[in-house]
Amino acid sequence: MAPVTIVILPIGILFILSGLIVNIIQAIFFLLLRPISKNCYRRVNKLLTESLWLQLIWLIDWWAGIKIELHTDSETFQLMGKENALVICNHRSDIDWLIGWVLAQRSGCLGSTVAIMKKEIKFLPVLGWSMWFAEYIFLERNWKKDETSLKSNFKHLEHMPLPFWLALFVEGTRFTQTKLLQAQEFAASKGLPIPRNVLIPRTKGFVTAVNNLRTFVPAIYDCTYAVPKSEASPTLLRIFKGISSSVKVQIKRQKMVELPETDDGIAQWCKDAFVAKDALLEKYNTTEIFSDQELQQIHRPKISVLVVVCWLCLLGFLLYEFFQLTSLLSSWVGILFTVLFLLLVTVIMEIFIHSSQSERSKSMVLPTQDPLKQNLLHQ
Ligand SMILES: CCCCCCCCCCCCCCCC(=O)SCCNC(=O)CCNC(=O)[C@H](O)C(C)(C)COP(=O)(O)OP(=O)(O)OC[C@H]1O[C@@H](n2cnc3c(N)ncnc32)[C@H](O)[C@@H]1OP(=O)(O)O
Ligand SMILES: CCCCCCCCCCCCCCCC(=O)OC[C@@H](O)COP(=O)(O)O
Repeated sequence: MAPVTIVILPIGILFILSGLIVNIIQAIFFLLLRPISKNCYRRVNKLLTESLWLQLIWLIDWWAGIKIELHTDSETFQLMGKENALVICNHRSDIDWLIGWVLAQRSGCLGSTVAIMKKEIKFLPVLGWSMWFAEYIFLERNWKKDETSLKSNFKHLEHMPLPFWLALFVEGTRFTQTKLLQAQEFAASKGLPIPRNVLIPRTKGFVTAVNNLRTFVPAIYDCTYAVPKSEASPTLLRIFKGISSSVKVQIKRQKMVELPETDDGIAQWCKDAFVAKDALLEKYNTTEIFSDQELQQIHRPKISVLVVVCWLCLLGFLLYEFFQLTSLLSSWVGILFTVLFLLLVTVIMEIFIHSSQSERSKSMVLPTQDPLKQNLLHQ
């Protein structure tokens, strides 16, 4: 495994420079095209967004070679990417959202996913800005502040020109042992089933989503994400190191028309879904059987490799011209600027790695080869 800095720097230069180019073009279309035609803007922005986010798909598929096992019935598999869907999932690992992006890319709707997320993410350079242009919904995670913005954002989704996925991690935070203990105490105090592998869902956002989307979103994709016990949970740092792993996802399609009509009924459906998720994960922990749904073959397309190669050629040419034109490396000041730029890229990549880590992986020491220790780390 190469020392991670040697890997992170070139990947960072590729992602950040290409991302800045994409962000500038997105801003131009946002200012000039969106006021004329929102749907034209969205179609163009989908392509721009995918030209950047396919680099992350390349990172997962080809650089780290993460294997994704998708369990769902063939009808759902056929419908994925062809219909609007509200995607809910347990929030288990640092990169489960990236696995969701891979599934969206396989379904042809990577550039038209929208997610509900904590507001801090929109400030992330390049990645957060591209999510903002893609009309991602950013939350304070406080109902009093979020209710109005959620309802208005849901309204904007009504006339999307292409099928979209709206991702909602209903637990509202990533699973850690500390949060599990809090959720268990809370459940005990309310007489709810005690969770073992998930947290208690925060249902106001989900209820509001169902109420505002059910006329134009026909399905809920109830996703369950799991990592085999024998493997450490994948993290961004491990992915940069090219460490492969495998993850499992089950998708159960729930017809929106079959959901209850009342707020309490919708909230209860969500709680029941998470009780079922907890039982599925508990069964997987004890019997190694993850899902009774069919295993679908989702091959890794080469489009992301093509996109990365195109960006490398374009950036290589632009950087060559830039250094030729400015002869930056022939003066000490120029060399200083170049070093400062490389430092800036390294800092931004550190910010990415840090913001992708939940408490659990921040405290995690780098896993040894010893499977027993890896098992402990996986907790
Ligand atoms: C694999 C496929 C994936 C597909 C993917 C595709 C694309 C993927 C791209 C995504 C790119 C990045 C993904 C980033 C994702 C994030 O950033 S996740 C973090 C941000 N997201 C969220 O928070 C969404 C979930 N939260 C909600 O919807 C919340 O309802 C709101 C809207 C934030 C409001 O939260 P709130 O103010 O806490 O209100 P509420 O919902 O009522 O929650 C409080 C209730 O929770 C309950 N509760 C539950 N547990 C507890 C507890 N431990 N203690 C106390 N109360 C508790 C109580 O009943 C409480 O009610 P009260 O007793 O206070 O009345
Ligand atoms: C060639 C490609 C190079 C790509 C390098 C850039 C990678 C960017 C990764 C940035 C990760 C930031 C997104 C984190 C999403 C996330 O998972 O947020 C956490 C929230 O859910 C819940 O937060 P919390 O309450 O702290 O659990």
